[in-house]
Amino acid sequence: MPCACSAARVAEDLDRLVSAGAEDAERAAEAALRPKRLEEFVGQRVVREQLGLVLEAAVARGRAPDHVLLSGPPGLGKTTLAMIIAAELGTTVRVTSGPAIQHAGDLAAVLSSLEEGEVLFLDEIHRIARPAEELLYVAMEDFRVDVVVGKGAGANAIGLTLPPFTVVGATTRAGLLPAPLRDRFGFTGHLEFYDDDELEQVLTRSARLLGLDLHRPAAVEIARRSRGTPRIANRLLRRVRDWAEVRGDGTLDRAAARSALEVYEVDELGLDRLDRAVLQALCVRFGGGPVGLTTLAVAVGEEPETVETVAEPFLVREGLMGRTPRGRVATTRTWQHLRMRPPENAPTLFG
Ligand SMILES: Nc1ncnc2c1ncn2[C@@H]1O[C@H](COP(=O)(O)OP(=O)(O)OP(=O)(O)O)[C@@H](O)[C@H]1O
Ligand SMILES: [Mg+2]
Repeated sequence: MPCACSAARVAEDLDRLVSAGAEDAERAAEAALRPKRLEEFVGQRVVREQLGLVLEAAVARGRAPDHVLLSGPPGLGKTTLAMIIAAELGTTVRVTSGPAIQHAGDLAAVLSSLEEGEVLFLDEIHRIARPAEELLYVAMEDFRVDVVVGKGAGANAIGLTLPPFTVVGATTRAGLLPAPLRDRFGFTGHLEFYDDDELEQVLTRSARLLGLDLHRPAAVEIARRSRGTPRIANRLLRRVRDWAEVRGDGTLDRAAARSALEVYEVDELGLDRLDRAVLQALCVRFGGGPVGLTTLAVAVGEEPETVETVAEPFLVREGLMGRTPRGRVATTRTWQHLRMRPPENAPTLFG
């Protein structure tokens, strides 16, 4: 159940909810590095500026801003921004997620307990159950919710007026949101992968907070292999620190970064195990494609959704995979990266 508490506390709670299975220490480390205010948030210039305006205008008017939808691949800062929105508005945030809301009643309970001006963070909003979705439309547009009181024949639906509040929805799959839901967000921010300079800034900031003397060439090396993702940059920084403390003399220089990244099998492009498995399957099992997403996912033992939201956006951005109407295909760059020769009949695409 959601709770009203400080943004930092809630961020930690949320981490516990959304990254079940990860080590506690990793989660705590991630929460500690979350920027708390918009000015600390690195990169995403467009979203930062537009969102900044929405928030400033709302504060000046003394009213809750429009509902905000944040979309983009994992680890780019959606949850972080949701917490920042509440902090900038000087309000509390309640956290819940699509999978946690399976019945309309779950959502009605959350909505009817909201206080004026609060932020309701709905993570993985694309996974909210259909009946709850309808209730959400009405609540977002008319600030009204019908709650059922009593049971069986004596049950009664009572219309409750809600105080003004702001929904911040986050999704890795904006395309799955039904149009009526998407339309109820007054502002939509799409987070893009970060470039190497921005990741270097993320790393420098994190190193400062952790009290580490991260040499610039080491930051450059880690940034380059972080898959355009701050979460990965911070994780690799911790792994490099581990290596430097255990195998090295504690110095965080380029040599330490390279050695550590080699131990953790992070390649020159920062591809991880799943990325590499997808590319291998695409080229070795399917001769470079075209192959359907589901078939490709089965070949690497993952859910199609995971391949589509976690691996594919980065691979496509890097020109390592192409999407065609007939399926996913390898590019010239894919074959080069795997150090393989494409078969004679392999589809030729940009690369
Ligand atoms: N713009 C940024 N500047 C600095 N650090 C960032 C930024 N964006 C993200 N981070 C760091 O990356 C971590 C992951 O970000 P966050 O949890 O907000 O991602 P997310 O988009 O919610 O991911 P998911 O889709 O998996 O929920 C944060 O703990 C934070 O430390
Ligand atoms: Mg998140």
